[in-house]
Parts: sequence; C-alpha cells; structure tokens
Amino acid sequence: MSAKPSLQWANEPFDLDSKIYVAGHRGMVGSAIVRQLKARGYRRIVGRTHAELDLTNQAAVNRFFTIEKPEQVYLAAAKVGGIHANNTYPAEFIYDNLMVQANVIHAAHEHGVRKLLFLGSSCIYPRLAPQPMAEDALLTGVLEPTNEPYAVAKIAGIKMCESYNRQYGESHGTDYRSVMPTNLYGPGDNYHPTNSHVVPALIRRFHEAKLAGAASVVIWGTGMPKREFLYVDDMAAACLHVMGLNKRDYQAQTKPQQAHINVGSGCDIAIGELAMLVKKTVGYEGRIEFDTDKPDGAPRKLMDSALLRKLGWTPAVDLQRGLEIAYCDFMSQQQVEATLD
Ligand SMILES: NC(=O)C1=CN([C@@H]2O[C@H](COP(=O)(O)OP(=O)(O)OC[C@H]3O[C@@H](n4cnc5c(N)ncnc54)[C@H](OP(=O)(O)O)[C@@H]3O)[C@@H](O)[C@H]2O)C=CC1
Ligand SMILES: C[C@H]1O[C@H](OP(=O)(O)OP(=O)(O)OC[C@H]2O[C@@H](n3cnc4c(=O)[nH]c(N)nc43)[C@H](O)[C@@H]2O)[C@@H](O)[C@@H](O)C1=O
Repeated sequence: MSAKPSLQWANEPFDLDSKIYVAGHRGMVGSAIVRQLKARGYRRIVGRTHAELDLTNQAAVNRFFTIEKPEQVYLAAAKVGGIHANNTYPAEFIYDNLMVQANVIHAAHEHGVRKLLFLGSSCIYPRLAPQPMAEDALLTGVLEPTNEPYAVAKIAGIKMCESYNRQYGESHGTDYRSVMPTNLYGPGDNYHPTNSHVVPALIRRFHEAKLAGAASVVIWGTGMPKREFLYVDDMAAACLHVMGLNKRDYQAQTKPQQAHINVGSGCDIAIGELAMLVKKTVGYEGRIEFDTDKPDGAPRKLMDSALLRKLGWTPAVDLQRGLEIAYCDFMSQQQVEATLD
C-alpha cells in the first residue's frame, strides 16, 4: 500500500487510496465522474446499480455504508428527466429524490464521511430570477411549475448539506458541498423520445426523421426559451475540482454556511437555434415545426458561474463539438441495441 501524503484533511481528495463511492455510477454524470477519477489515478472507486442497491431504502443504504466504509461520496444518483417527465411524474420526482439524498447524506454522516458532493440543478432558482442567476438567487422567488417538485427536493438536498456542515463541521470535520449543474448532455445520455432532455430528444428525432425521409421535425414549445448547455465531461471535471478545493479557499469565496456553487458554460441559446444546430449535426434536410401546445418551461436559465471560474475551473468543450460527440454516442448506442435485438 502506498504512503498517504502528509496534507491537511481538507486536501484528502488528492489521496489516491481514498475510497470513493459514486452514487449513480452508471448514469450520464456518474459514469463521467468515474472516468475522471480513474484518469486521475484514484484506485478505490465503488458503485452499485439501482437493481443492486435501491437508494430510497434507508436500511439498505446503511448496510452498504457499513460494509463499504467509503471516505468520500459523489451523490449523482437521482430521478432525472426532461420537462415532460418532470411534469408527468411529479410524485416520483419529489419522493425518489428526497429519499435518495436524505438516505445517502445521513448515512454518510453516520459513517464518518467528511467529504460529500451533492448534485443539484439550475431549476432550484426562481422561474424569473435575474439573469445570469447567481448562487444568492436561491429562495428569492416562485419556482418554475413544470419542475417544482424536483426543484424542491434539490433545494432540500442543498439545505441538508448546509445543515450538516453547520452542526458537525467543527466537531466532525463535515464538509458537504453542492454543485448546481446547468442542462447537461453527452455520452451516456438518456435518448428516450419523450422523457429525456431536449438535446438527446432532438438528436433522436432528427436522426429518425433523416432515416425515414420525413419532410419535417416537430420541436416542443415556441422555440423561444433559452437554455445553457454543458458537456458532461466538463461537468465531471467541475465535480472533482469542487471536491478537491481546499476548505479555506472554498469558504473564502462562498458565503458563510453556503454549500452550493453553480456550474455552467456561460453561454445560452434559444431552443429554435439549438434545433438548427442539431439538425446540421445530424445531417437532416427537412423543415422544423413548433408544437406550441407543449410547455416552454422557464423562459431563460443562464447561470452565473463566476464563482467557480474564480476558483479555477473552465469548461473545455463547446456546444458544436459536444453535439458531434453526443451524436456519435447516440449512433453507437443504436448499434449496441441493434446487436441485442
Ligand atoms: N442531465 C442533466 O441535464 C442534469 C442533471 N442534473 C443532476 O445530475 C445528477 C446526475 O444526473 P444524470 O447522470 O443526468 O442522470 P441519469 O438518469 O443518467 O443517472 C441517474 C443515476 O441514478 C441512479 N438512480 C436513480 N434512482 C435510484 C435509486 N432509487 N437507487 C439507486 N440508484 C438510483 C440510476 O441508476 P441505474 O442506472 O442503475 O438505474 C442512474 O445511474 C442528478 O442529480 C441530476 O439531478 C442536474 C442538472 C441537469
Ligand atoms: C435540466 C432541467 O431539465 C428540465 O427542464 P428544462 O430546462 O425545461 O429541460 P428540457 O431539456 O426538458 O427542455 C428544455 C426546452 O426544450 C424544449 N424542447 C423542445 N423540444 C423538446 C423535446 O423534444 N424534448 C424536451 N425534453 N424538450 C424539448 C422544452 O419545451 C423546453 O423549453 C427540468 O424539468 C429539470 O429536470 C432540470 O433540471
């Protein structure tokens, strides 16, 4: 076994022998976090699939922590979906997310985990928050109704991290942080035709229209809302960056007790323009139509990620390049599915 570096406890994430639990390690973000951890030489990464460990089951989560004894936790497991899924299954979105995060965060505390990273979402901010949305916009207004249950669960997750830091920071060294990702996309995304987010949904729809020779493709809503997109490997790099920040440096930049920090690309784009970009990436030549009976959701969700930039993180993959990689990923998933048929 290699010797542990003689760093202060706040730098423990750099101990490559530290045992790290990535909850949701097969999801889009969780698998990207695992790729980054492995690339940086971390040797002891543990994960469980949903079938192996249902994180809504408190007793099972406690058993897992007792057996595995992780030293750090990345909490990337959640009930996730786009505007239609959030609007159609609100009970599942609030129940599953509250249970998963309450069980994992509390079990982490009970089992002596000092470093935990919780993944929230940009939808925690009010529907009409001033743009770009800074961290202190939290709890200043009314939420977007299509995803309010999910947003309320995510706000509870942030407040759990802050509360455990407040109560146990001094006595136990508890240092739980939260990152608020903007809309993400990339390898490992969910390409479901209706329950997915806009980027994977449009990749599938334009691809299928190209194959079918369809004259037009329908985009939900007016095409006017603006969204900020971030490539998933940039998100994973941000997660490791935030986990690795020295506690003193982190707290010097954030407000007392504030545990959440925004992660965005800094650029947003109207959904109509995004549709044009995906159309070009896929090579579809027909028309685009808009179904205005479908919800638009929030008019704009651009995050102010200045804090994280100041702390040394910058994204590397722009939207055009990211969409090309995502389309290749979709094609390879299609090939795997065809092989399994
Ligand atoms: N995708 C996006 O655009 C955004 C995502 N986020 C947040 O990022 C995080 C990761 O999202 P993403 O990777 O996209 O989501 P995915 O749906 O790709 O992955 C979610 C993971 O959670 C696991 N999971 C869900 N429910 C349970 C459960 N009850 N027990 C055990 N495991 C469970 C799934 O396991 P299995 O695969 O085994 O079913 C899956 O691995 C989430 O917290 C999400 O809210 C935030 C903003 C935007
Ligand atoms: C990440 C974020 O994701 C969800 O919020 P959202 O930002 O509204 O995400 P979305 O990707 O589903 O939609 C973005 C925009 O795109 C439009 N749109 C057009 N055509 C399709 C389409 O075919 N599918 C989808 N999903 N949207 C479409 C759609 O009408 C909307 O205007 C949250 O519920 C919550 O989960 C959350 O945190």
